[in-house]
Amino acid sequence: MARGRMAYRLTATTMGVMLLNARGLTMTYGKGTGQTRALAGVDLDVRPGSLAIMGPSGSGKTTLLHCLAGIVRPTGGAVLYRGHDLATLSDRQRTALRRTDFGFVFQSGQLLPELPAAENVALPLMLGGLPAREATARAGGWLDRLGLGGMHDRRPGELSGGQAQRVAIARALVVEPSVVFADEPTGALDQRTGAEVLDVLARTVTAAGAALVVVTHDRSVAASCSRTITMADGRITGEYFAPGTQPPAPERRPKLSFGEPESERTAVLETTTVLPALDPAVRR
Ligand SMILES: Nc1ncnc2c1ncn2[C@@H]1O[C@H](COP(=O)(O)OP(=O)(O)OP(=O)(O)O)[C@@H](O)[C@H]1O
Repeated sequence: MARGRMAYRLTATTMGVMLLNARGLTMTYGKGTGQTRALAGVDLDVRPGSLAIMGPSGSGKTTLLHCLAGIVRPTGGAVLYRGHDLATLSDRQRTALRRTDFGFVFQSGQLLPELPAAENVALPLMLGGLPAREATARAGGWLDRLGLGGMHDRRPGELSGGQAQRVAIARALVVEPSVVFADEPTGALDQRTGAEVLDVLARTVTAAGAALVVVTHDRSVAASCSRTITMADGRITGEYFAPGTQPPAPERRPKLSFGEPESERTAVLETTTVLPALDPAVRR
């Protein structure tokens, strides 16, 4: 049986801690001689808190993010969300999951230019069926929380880059997602503004008990996260936990039921170590 089609199952004891689990993820784009192997066997557990993914261009960061979010289907391995294999969900279920449980923040250009900030933020709620008045009120609450109290009526073109990204963050958070995925969310900002924006994002997500998964080239962005992994050539090459944040104890690590022999697994928990000092790729 193809590895990606196997039934993966989480034990009940790990369900409360784990939001996402990637197991043996591989991703190959194209066919024949034009093939590119973007992921070469990635195992990763995502828990509440903030996780930065760093690595050189082409190392597979965005591909990993897209696989975790169910945007692309890996060619091998599996992604589990709260213990459910995303591959077993229909396209409709996956789309619904992305709308209700996941939030997304991209580099820029995700706001509708003709709508005021509050309506931009309210949009996902209205698409989910909430009446406009209630949706806009909730959106306003998130804008206030993100320090945009006086800017509910401003259109994206009337905001600074950092303010517009805060609106985009409010829009990602308004549905109260369990996981927020961010791909270079500060890439269009100067370093200081970017670090401030990411700090707000990481703190808000963490306070809500949710998880943030952020792809970034910026070490000051990664510094806002409680955990950083580094990638190269489609694999995880290092893992770093910020001071004061604990890596999970071995006994709390997930026991997954795989459909294949133990020897066929690529276990990141064995191949990555908690780095005693900052990984060079993460060091400021
Ligand atoms: N849709 C696609 N079709 C073909 N190849 C792709 C596709 N998307 C990504 N790739 C290739 O897969 C590899 C990993 O790409 P990916 O975008 O995941 O890397 P990345 O680490 O996010 O890079 P960057 O930091 O430059 O954004 C690269 O070699 C890239 O060219």
